[in-house]
Amino acid sequence: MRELEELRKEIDELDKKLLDILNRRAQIVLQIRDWKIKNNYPTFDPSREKELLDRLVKENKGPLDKDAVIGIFKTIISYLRSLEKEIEVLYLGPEGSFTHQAAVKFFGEGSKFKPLLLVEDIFKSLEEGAEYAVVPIENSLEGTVGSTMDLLAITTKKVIGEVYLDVKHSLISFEDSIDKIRKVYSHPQALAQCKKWLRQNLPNVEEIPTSSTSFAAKLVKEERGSAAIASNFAANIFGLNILAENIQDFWNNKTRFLVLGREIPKPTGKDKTSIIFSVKHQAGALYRALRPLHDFGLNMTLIQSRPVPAKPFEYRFFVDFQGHIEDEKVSCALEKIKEECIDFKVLGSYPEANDF
Ligand SMILES: O=C(O)C(=O)C[C@]1(C(=O)O)C=C[C@@H](O)C=C1
Repeated sequence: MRELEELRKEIDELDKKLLDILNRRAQIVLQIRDWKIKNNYPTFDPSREKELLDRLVKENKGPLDKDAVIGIFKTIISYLRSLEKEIEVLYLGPEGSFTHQAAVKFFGEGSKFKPLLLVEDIFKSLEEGAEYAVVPIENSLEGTVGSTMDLLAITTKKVIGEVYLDVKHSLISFEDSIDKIRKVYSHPQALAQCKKWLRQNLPNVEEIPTSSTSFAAKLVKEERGSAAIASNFAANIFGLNILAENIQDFWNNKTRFLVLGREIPKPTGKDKTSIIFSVKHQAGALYRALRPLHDFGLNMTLIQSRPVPAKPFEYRFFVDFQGHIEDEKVSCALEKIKEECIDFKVLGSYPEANDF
């Protein structure tokens, strides 16, 4: 076996080469910046980033795994992207929330993030000029997020991406041992999702509901003898200890988030399209509106009705399906769908996330 000193020397040499390569990559990114300014092209190109990451995952020979390759390159791309222009991403806060985690997963650590406490405020800021935002849209246990859908119906911005996140809960605290915990703070949904674990491991603690899991994390930083149910991501942000991991009763708990921006990304060959429409109150109207998806062989991944405000018991429909508006099959299907609708809007076409 080789000695530590010798191995570290080799790492030092490789790091030097890596740094040199990264700076060469940065030089090219700066040239791309100049090209983009001249050609009025957006800095952030989610289709290109997806294509690049997918290719690297395919070419990877290990021992790094897929998540490591994606994580490392997302971070590199996001820091270099900020040399072109620093983009600001709004997310549903507070800091340390699952939406914050989803935003970092999509844009990479080198981006700038800003929390807002209401989905309404996020959409308002987008209309006032903010460029990007991440909002929750559906959870595998709780269903769709109505407030997000209602605001999507009226926004002028586009859906440019999607992110899936495993909702994994941890018990996190300033304390270093579970024996010292007398109070547990968290969002009522998280407390409910960890009921079995709490009953078995902390049967006599007081459970205190909070407005979010990340707010709970913030609170327990200041209070001895307390813990929060929140993510490891929140524990990192607030510098707390992780006393127990994966304490949720259900394993398959995932949340899907949408990324909003100004321009619909180019097709990647594996995309999704989101539309919203309403139909006449007539027998078969919804069937006729959806039939073109079947006729053109397009796979629907979500359908959800939402009440139309000010029109009691009238509904509009949110539909996601696989394909991009620039695909011929999709544009033909959309023309047919439109013919059957009172209102119709394309919310966006975007690279499909392939990690859920
Ligand atoms: O190819 C581009 O358009 C770039 O700006 C470069 C780059 C990258 O670092 O690879 C950075 C930002 C874009 O979102 C996509 C890719």
